[in-house]
Amino acid sequence: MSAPQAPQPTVLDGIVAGVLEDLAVRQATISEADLRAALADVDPPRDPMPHFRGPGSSVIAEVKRKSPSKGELADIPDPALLASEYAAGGAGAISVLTEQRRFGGSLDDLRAVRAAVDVPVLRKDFIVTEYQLLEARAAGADLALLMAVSLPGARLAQLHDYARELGLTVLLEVHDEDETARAVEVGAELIGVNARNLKTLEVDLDVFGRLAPLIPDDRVKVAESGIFGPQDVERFVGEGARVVLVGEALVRESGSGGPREAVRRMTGITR
Ligand SMILES: O=P(O)(O)OC[C@@H](O)[C@@H](O)c1c[nH]c2ccccc12
Repeated sequence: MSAPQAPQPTVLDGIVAGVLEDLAVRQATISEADLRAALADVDPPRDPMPHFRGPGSSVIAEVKRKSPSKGELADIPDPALLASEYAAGGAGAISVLTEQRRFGGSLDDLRAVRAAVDVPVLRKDFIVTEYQLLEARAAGADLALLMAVSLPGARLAQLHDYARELGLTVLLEVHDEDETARAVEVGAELIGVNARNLKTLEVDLDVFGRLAPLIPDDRVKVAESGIFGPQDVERFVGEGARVVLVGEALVRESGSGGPREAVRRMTGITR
């Protein structure tokens, strides 16, 4: 008889393992008390919800250099400049990937972007500890991503509540029915459905339409990943999205008008 097989580690497991190693290094250098002290000097959080609840669709435009699924996407020597173009195009918020190993980002990118724009800024990372939320706010983040898949049981509510105490708006990301129910249950105001399965990296644009009806209409529904043009935005808005989160299509944009016009084309679409 063969022994039961241990489950294969997923792509996500690999990413989180690297994130935890890097986190341990930072924690050995900067104490939680230091971060708490830094909160006193940081700009107060900006609230993205009025814009997201306003008329027409909003875009969260992402600063993303590379990804495990696509490899190198764009150089982005000046993230603040790119974010300024996004904001000028009408982005409701800017997402900054701060994960270093697989996405090529950093908290320095986030600080630079936050100083350059007037719109709220999201820390997009693999957040599994309170320390990372403190770090996010101390660096100026207004929103933080939490992923239901990475936060089993009571951890989801614990981190969600802690983020709110810090004044952060949580973008709570889900990928299936069970995660959606958990997100609704913890009271998340902003729920993102990721079309990309982070365990396999496969994109399925039908996931939003399947999960959106399970999210009450008093929450703001966000469609994430695999959005390349206004026709994709139209589709998701038709299925109940108020906000779309776009990375690759915008960082690759080099046509006339660049990222600014690309954001503009995707903004304000109504049902
Ligand atoms: O580049 P895209 O396909 O437009 O996707 C953006 C965003 O949805 C994606 O970067 C993302 C969504 N959830 C995440 C969680 C971790 C890292 C990255 C992500």
